Amino acid sequence: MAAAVANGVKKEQIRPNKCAVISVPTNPMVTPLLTDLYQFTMAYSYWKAGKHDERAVFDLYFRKNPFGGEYTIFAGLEECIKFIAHFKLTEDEIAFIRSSLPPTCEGAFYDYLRGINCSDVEIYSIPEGSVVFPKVPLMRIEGPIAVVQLLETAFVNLINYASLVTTNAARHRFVAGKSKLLLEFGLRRAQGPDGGISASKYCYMGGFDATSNVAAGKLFGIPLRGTHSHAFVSSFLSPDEITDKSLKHHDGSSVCKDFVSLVKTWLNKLKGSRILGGIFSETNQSELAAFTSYGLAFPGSFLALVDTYDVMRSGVPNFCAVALALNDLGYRAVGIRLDSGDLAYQSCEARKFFQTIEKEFGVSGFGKMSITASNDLNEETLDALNKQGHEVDSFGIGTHLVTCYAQPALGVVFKLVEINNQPRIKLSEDVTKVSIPCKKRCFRLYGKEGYPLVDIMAGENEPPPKVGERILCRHPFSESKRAYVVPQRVEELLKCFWPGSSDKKREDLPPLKEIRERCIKQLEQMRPDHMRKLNPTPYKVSVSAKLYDFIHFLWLNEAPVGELQ
Ligand SMILES: Nc1ncnc2c1ncn2[C@@H]1O[C@H](COP(=O)(O)OP(=O)(O)OP(=O)(O)O)[C@@H](O)[C@H]1O
Ligand SMILES: O=P(O)(O)OC[C@H]1O[C@H](OP(=O)(O)OP(=O)(O)O)[C@H](O)[C@@H]1O
Ligand SMILES: O=C(O)c1cccnc1
Ligand SMILES: [Mg+2]
Repeated sequence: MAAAVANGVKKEQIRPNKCAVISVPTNPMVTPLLTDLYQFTMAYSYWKAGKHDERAVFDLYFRKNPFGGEYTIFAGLEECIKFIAHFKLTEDEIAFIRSSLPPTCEGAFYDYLRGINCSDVEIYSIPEGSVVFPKVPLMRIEGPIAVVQLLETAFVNLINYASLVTTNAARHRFVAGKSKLLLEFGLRRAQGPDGGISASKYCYMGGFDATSNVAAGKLFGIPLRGTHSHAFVSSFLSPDEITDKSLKHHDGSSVCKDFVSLVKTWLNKLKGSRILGGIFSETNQSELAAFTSYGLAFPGSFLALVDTYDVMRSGVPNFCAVALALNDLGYRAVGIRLDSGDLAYQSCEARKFFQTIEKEFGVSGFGKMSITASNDLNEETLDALNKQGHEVDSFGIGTHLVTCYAQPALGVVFKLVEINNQPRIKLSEDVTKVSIPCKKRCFRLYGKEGYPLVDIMAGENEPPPKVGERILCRHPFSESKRAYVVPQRVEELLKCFWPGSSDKKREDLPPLKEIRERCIKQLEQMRPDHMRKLNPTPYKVSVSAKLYDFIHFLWLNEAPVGELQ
């Protein structure tokens, strides 16, 4: 490898330091081979043409916000940085590439592949967890064209689902409201193990509170939560099965020798109550046994799934009997989970039952018992529940959340915008697909009320927008759409996350919890009309006057003139 010198320091000396704090990608399948074949055929062709070291700038962006909304959350950056920090083809991988390309490809190309890494690549990116908009580069990747081209597919893959599912989570949080506990239950329904692990990470980033996914809890430190299943309930036949019936008082002062009888006593008291006795008579004994067992196993965090047989005639009274018995021993039960039927109605009925117990038996706080709902929930059902009125405190959401059922992909792209300092453009019949040329800087301009007003892209050598100074913001493609803005605050969006051989300081990769906080804060800062579900107002994305003129000059220059006959 050439001992290139940057600012008097050998690159080989810089790289290990930079890498030292950056761990390997979460998924070991993220290797230089996680790409499309054409990246290697192009790399060969660049190399053969002697072009491979030409300095290229690519923008990674998306064209349209997902889920019919007007915002997206950017996620996946950390995994991209981990990928490039360790980007190095192994001998085994090189041998496989050799066997996959035609035998006419020259052997020296494989020596070239052996030498490449990302020490000469520069990455500027919007911080992970930011609210972002179409057309604005999320990442700007600069480096030798052959190397950057080899990064394309993995980068797009790492950003696409991450940003999509983070946005999906944020949208679910928006409908559910700040005060609700949101649990991600998607692992079993996710698209494979990587889908499941990624979903847990990014749903947490997007504002969920916890996951049921144990591996994700370990990998990322996400809080773990869970209840139990119908199988657990129906696996019991009767309370006679329970052999160890003893339970120590919470303060350790005494032992209740027969917790099963204590539960039965409470169930009879409930049956005897004037109001509650009218709601149920005989409850299911298999369910009672299951709840009693679970209470014995987890007296300090008892939560029961109450819809296996009949919510109000069996599940809720059985739960309450166990919860009240636990209460006698100084424990506070957590609550119930509903997993079928009309979740709004049942949650209200259960709440009334809890409140009646609080009043009739003087058990303070019993009315506030937590109610979790699950079963095919999505933005629409959450919205319907809100409209009807419900008493749910916590939602467990799986399938619709993690599979991004409402929209399966974000459509992230990776486009060349400059080579050897020459701006490049990609034309299309569809104007939304025309790329915005040039190595650019991007800014978010904030207005008087503290809301972001517009994002503006400008050429890298243009003077940046200044607070208090009027600037013309132009729609990149529509001549008549333009606005003057006097920003009260200017935020530069693209920050250096991988300086390559430049002497720029590398931004730290923050812990997941901090990214989540950034995401929540950014969403709170948005003007509410951009966020609403029905007909949200599009956020303005613009270019400077100079960049506008240049785009259209280049467009005319590159587009062939037709001949009419
Ligand atoms: N009050 C409500 N308003 C609107 N949608 C609701 C309400 N309560 C539940 N839902 C939704 O209605 C659907 C009910 O689905 P489905 O008919 O498959 O469930 P179920 O028959 O109640 O339960 P399961 O088949 O799982 O035992 C779910 O998507 C659920 O989230
Ligand atoms: O509905 P989701 O949003 O995907 O949430 C996860 C679901 O997974 C569990 O049961 P599972 O669906 O495996 O069985 P069930 O439908 O028969 O309860 C749980 O009870 C939820 O219903
Ligand atoms: O803990 C739960 O209740 C749970 C976990 C995964 C899927 N459904 C439910
Ligand atoms: Mg289900």
